[in-house]
Amino acid sequence: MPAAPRLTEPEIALRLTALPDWTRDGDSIRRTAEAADFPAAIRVVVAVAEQAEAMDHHPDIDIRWRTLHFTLSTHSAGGLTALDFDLAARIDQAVTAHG
Ligand SMILES: C[C@H](O)[C@H](O)[C@H]1CNC2=NC(N)=NC(=O)C2=N1
Repeated sequence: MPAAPRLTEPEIALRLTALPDWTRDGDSIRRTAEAADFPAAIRVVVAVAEQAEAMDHHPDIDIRWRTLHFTLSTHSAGGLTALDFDLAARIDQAVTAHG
């Protein structure tokens, strides 16, 4: 699969407006999600893992009891690509469905 191109600053700003739970952090975007309890947090992580494998695009995930921190960046591109925003939307869906 060819590498996804890095997005321009206007493209990043536009895509962020559609993802209100996500914030820019340099070459990455991140969000925090609080699940109902620890098992629910793990269910979110499992759902995200399935999506990430299907996309062959993987988040950094920090698990603290029922609080999850997701950080997305396209390492091969050295910055943000459409893949990060597509995965962010899928993470939002997983949080809504399982959190
Ligand atoms: C070979 C495989 O496609 C690459 O290693 C993929 C896997 N998952 C990835 N995930 C992320 N976030 N960035 C990458 O550059 C990346 N590369």
